[in-house]
Amino acid sequence: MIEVRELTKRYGSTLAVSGLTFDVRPGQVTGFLGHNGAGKSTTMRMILGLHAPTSGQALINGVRKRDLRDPMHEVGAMLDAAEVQGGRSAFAHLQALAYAGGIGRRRVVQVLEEVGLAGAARKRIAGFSQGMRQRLGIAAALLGDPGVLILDEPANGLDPDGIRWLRNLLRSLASEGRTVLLSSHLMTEMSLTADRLIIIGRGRLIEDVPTTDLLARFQSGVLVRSPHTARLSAALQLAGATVHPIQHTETGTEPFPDHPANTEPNPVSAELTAMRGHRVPTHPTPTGPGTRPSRSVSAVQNEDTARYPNAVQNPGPAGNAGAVENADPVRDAGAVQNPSPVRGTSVGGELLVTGLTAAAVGDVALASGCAVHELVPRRTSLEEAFMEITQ
Ligand SMILES: Nc1ncnc2c1ncn2[C@@H]1O[C@H](COP(=O)(O)OP(=O)(O)OP(=O)(O)O)[C@@H](O)[C@H]1O
Repeated sequence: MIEVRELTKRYGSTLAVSGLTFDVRPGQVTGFLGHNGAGKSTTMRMILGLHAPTSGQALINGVRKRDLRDPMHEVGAMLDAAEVQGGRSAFAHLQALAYAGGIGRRRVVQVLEEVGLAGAARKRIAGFSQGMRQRLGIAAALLGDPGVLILDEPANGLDPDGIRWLRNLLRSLASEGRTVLLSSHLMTEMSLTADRLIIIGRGRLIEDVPTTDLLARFQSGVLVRSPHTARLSAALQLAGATVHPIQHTETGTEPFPDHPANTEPNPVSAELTAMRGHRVPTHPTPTGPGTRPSRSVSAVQNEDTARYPNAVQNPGPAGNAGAVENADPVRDAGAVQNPSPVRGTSVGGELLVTGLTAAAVGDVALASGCAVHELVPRRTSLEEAFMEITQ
């Protein structure tokens, strides 16, 4: 267990850490996130007794690091994997650390195997890749079989296999009841590895939250691909959703709010006008800072009236509510009215829909007779959530 209480560190005029309070609990992997210079390393150094706090305190298992009775068995750390003597072999390096901590040679062999360096044990560290140095740093942290692990950017320089290995190692160490604190800039990896996140900005605590809760808070809607985006977009808005057509860019996809599908009069507006009397079952998604609130159907109706004045003033046969209530959505489907130019080929566009669940989007598509080629709940990445929180 790590307890950080009102921890503050000043370097001259720089306030690196300011009144930071959080716990790092056993049995979990806790991710420590923050932009460059946010104060993560300074905090870790203070927890490890390497830098003295200006005020406040950091405790490991209830005491300051320097007061631990058997520090190597209680806490293991890796702060900078480059801080090793290149002239030594991996084995000699770990052996020297083990000797200082009263740890036997057998454990050195064990940790070398655990981190995948057994084959390179006798090689000089100077010839190690960055990934191998990281593994060596992790081996050193594990040497005393400690109950608390503190790792600063342990995934740096690891290849994808190495990153997966590290994730499994950290998760298994936590499942044994150990306390694991790690910092990383690899957000996807952090979201897969960490049970809990502590996010800081300019030395202050921004979030201390379970990873799943944070991601759920920023859940960002449903991606739907359809050959009838204009009609589907309007139907979804009538059902209370907020809809952004997606444009594909060289770097990926992004919402494109000014796309004509959202601004041009809809050719099937009369049909949509009629749908106002045809309630579509909806399952609103939870709202939060990462989601737009659902608009009420009546609000959308008013907006739609403004957007499609002709449809309201001169309703066609389909504009009669009774006619639509009796309408067969499949018979009247746009797929039939506007068949795709190539059968079996996916045409049309994509919409990012917020304010409705994927099930509700599917129901709306069915009721409005719009074919759907793909329907995917879109989860906000940790990176997106992090950027929004720390802006
Ligand atoms: N020894 C030091 N002397 C003076 N200023 C320092 C010292 N160590 C850190 N700082 C400053 O304290 C602030 C926090 O730095 P720190 O290294 O803790 O951030 P970080 O979150 O670990 O950043 P990064 O992700 O880049 O490693 C920065 O403004 C940094 O320049």
